Amino acid sequence: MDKWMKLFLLGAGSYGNVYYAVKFHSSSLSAEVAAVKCSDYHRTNSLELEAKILTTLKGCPNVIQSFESSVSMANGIPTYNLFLEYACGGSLHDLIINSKKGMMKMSELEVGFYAYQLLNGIQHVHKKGWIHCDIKPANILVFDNERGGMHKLKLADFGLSLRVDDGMAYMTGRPLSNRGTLLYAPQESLTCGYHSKAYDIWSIGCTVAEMMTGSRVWNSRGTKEYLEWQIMNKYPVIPSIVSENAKDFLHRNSREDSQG
Ligand SMILES: Nc1ncnc2c1ncn2[C@@H]1O[C@H](COP(=O)(O)OP(=O)(O)OP(=O)(O)O)[C@@H](O)[C@H]1O
Repeated sequence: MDKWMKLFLLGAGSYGNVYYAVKFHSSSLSAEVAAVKCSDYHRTNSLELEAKILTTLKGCPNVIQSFESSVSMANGIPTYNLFLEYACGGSLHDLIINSKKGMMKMSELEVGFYAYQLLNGIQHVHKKGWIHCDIKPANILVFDNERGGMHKLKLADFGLSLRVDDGMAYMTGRPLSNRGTLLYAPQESLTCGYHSKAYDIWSIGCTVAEMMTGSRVWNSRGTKEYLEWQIMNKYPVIPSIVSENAKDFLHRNSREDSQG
């Protein structure tokens, strides 16, 4: 019986699907749960890279942990499986939407606790020589209530991450060649394809502002070209409703020399 069983679909990514899985232990009558990222064998590149990166990131409480990978057969097609700890609270994107629905904006205390966890996670990632390149609420997973109704957050989805040595950056030299999601990408990644640790700090700033206000920092209702123009030519508006400390945090995150 000690075998993983995929029970239901949690979602889909560009590489394949994510399932909720359980493994029953016949000897102890206990069960383990996991989220399994699966991909057809001919599309495994990004998942195998993610597995490799997660192996180097073990041990940080604010980075998703992987515990094994395997190849199984599904309808005669080999499938690559990456087993991750299961986030029972969904993503930070869900948490922001639910706070908005309940008309209960997150308190600054709560946002501060989450911001601390994101910075702790990214500091670990940067120390290990990686830039995440796609931090956004949908790529931050939510775990059980920690204290006072607040959650534990973990950085996830390292499929676009880049390896960079200390003080170095990855540069395409081409405009509009940023790696991650446009809404969370800094100006320099659009103007000349420059990706450094500051990329992730900017994305965390956008994420923290979104937690505070319930809205994204950019107006995303126009065309993609309009969004690109905004990012390259404007600074996000720092919300006036937040405390001076919070404003200071957001200003520091948007400085071009900010590092993890
Ligand atoms: N460890 C996990 N625990 C619970 N749910 C997860 C876990 N990992 C991913 N999911 C959920 O599975 C879905 C797909 O996640 P994933 O991050 O792989 O893809 P994506 O970010 O939507 O796409 P892409 O990776 O192509 O950008 C999302 O809804 C995500 O919240």
